[in-house]
Amino acid sequence: MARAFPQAGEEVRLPGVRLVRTGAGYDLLAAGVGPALAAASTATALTAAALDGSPYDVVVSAGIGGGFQPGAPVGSLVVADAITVADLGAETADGFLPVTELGFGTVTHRPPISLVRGVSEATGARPGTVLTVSTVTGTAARAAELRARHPQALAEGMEGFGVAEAAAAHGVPVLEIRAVSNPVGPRDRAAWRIGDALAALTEGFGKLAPALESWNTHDQ
Ligand SMILES: O=C(O)c1cccc(C(=O)CC[C@H]2O[C@@H](n3cnc4c(=O)[nH]cnc43)[C@H](O)[C@@H]2O)c1
Repeated sequence: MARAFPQAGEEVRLPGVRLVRTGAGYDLLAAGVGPALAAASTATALTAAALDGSPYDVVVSAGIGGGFQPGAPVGSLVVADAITVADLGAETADGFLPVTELGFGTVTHRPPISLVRGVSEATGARPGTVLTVSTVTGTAARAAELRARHPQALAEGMEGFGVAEAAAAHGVPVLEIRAVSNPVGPRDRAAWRIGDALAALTEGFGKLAPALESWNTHDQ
């Protein structure tokens, strides 16, 4: 992704976070793996910017992910119209209950739909729900369970909901983009195509800036 910003970047030192300020007006943050670290890293960057008097306009969570087949083939891009945490809740004898059905919390954040549409048109990313999981799906049974609970799901990753929670706490719009590196289903490391997915993500990022900038100017 950083390859999509060829201008030299300046490192900004923040506690526990590696942030690079590109010459193009975007900050790049390696947010770490999993929703908790991604939330903590994002919140650190958002808080530092707010205290500095220069809050962010938008947060983009990007990475590789699993794709639900046939909607999101390996190598394709997905942009989230819903960022949903799939495993935050309680297991019961009658099945999984999300925290919202227990009476508290949040399970979904919705990026601005005009931004999702603009990014989809600019990059070719397919719009759909992106699930956040703490455990990578590794069986057909779990994939089927997730699909039954989230029929609109196109992809799963491990960070989007954490990033979205931090962005929501700061009142900043959020976007999630996943490049599909593997199908969601039975674990098969030989089928992972991480290089292809990263290449697709870099190409998508090259087309993202104009979409973000035109949305900022016209659609907010
Ligand atoms: O070897 C495994 O089975 C395995 C277990 C846990 C994590 C991994 C990763 O390499 C994923 C880490 C990273 O990539 C994203 N990602 C990629 N594909 C998926 C997926 O099918 N489900 C969830 N996350 C995925 C994730 O966002 C992490 O950042 C491998």
